[in-house]
Amino acid sequence: MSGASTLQVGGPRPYLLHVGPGLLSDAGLLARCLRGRHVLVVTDDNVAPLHADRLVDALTRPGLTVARHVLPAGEHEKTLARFGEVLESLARLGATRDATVLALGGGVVGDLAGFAAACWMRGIDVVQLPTTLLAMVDSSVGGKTAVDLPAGKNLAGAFHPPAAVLADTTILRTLPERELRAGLAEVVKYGAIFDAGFLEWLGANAGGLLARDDAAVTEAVLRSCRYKAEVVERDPYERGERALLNFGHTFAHAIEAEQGYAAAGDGLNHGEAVAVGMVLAADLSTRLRLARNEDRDRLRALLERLGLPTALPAGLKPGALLARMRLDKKADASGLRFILWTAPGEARIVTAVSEDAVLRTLEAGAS
Ligand SMILES: NC(=O)c1ccc[n+]([C@@H]2O[C@H](COP(=O)([O-])OP(=O)(O)OC[C@H]3O[C@@H](n4cnc5c(N)ncnc54)[C@H](O)[C@@H]3O)[C@@H](O)[C@H]2O)c1
Ligand SMILES: O=C(O)C(=O)C[C@@H](O)[C@H](O)[C@H](O)COP(=O)(O)O
Ligand SMILES: [Zn+2]
Repeated sequence: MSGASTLQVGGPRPYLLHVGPGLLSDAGLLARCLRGRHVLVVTDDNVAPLHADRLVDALTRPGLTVARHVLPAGEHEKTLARFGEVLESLARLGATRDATVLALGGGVVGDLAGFAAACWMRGIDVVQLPTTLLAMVDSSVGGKTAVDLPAGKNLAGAFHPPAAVLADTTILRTLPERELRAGLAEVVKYGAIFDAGFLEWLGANAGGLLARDDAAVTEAVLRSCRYKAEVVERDPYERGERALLNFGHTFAHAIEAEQGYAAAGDGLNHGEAVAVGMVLAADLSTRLRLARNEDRDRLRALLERLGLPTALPAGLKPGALLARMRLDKKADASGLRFILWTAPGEARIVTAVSEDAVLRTLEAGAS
């Protein structure tokens, strides 16, 4: 394999992240990621016709049975029902405990297939093969797996770290423009919470990233994976600092659920909701005198430069969004917990956040 970089995510069960061109055709690397005789490739109906044959060809060898499970694409399909269908496919395959699920897709496929792997026979290997920028920089790393419920995002899930992650950067060539931008929202998140210098780098390289310049995109993926790997290694089960990765997500998840997970085709996707959510979280931070207005405005300007939305979509009711937030996974007996912004590159977890301040932020957020 040429031109690939490898990072390790440490912890109780360390694994490697490989990032580089052509990895999905690397039969040797793929073979090293497998243990038993059964492989289930879980993918979606946009990715399958573009990339699944190449992967299955590279996997083919005597004694290995490879089956495919193709999900309908979209956040609104990240459901318990679709999760159950993946388990049925594992049963039809006769998957034993040493079987491997290969999650070939964006974060929806990765989260759902990872959750199925976590549950089949109480846990089999999943190898994450991310095909979106968002999945490469975020969802394929760290072991959070889940499905959405009508009541809220990712409410049923498990921590199930992958056995390996293979991010084949050439696969991003077929990614729609809107999805590329969505991935950049999570990239901006790392700069916002961990590294002011990375925010500057993103501003300087916005054009190259949007033009899919290989060097710029690969650097963004590697730097993002390093930030995530470091925090996940220290706090794999989100007992503490890992929650910083949720910057913008309390608002984002409420928006996504309230929009019915974009089932009608007109809602924000996850990355877009995170962009709006980060601006709202920064604004809430200024109202609570933690962050400066100029910094919030610069964050908003960077997101807009990357073609991301920064205002609440019309028609969403602040009271309904606030009610959604009470079921956020960070909330506890003291009330709402938010990741608030203190300065570029710095954030903190704040408990018992005033609902009144959140409501005022939401009311101002539509403009
Ligand atoms: N587990 C985690 O830590 C974590 C982190 C961030 C996000 N997430 C989850 O990830 C999900 C969002 O992931 P996403 O943004 O990748 O969305 P997605 O999986 O819905 O993919 C976006 C769209 O791009 C298509 N697509 C994917 N790869 C393609 C390719 N190479 N070429 C052409 N089309 C392609 C998909 O079919 C889909 O239509 C959300 O459910 C979010 O909650 C999880
Ligand atoms: O890995 C994490 O931890 C994150 O919070 C990453 C987020 O970008 C991601 O959207 C995650 O799925 C949110 O997790 P949740 O626990 O709030 O459902
Ligand atoms: Zn996210």
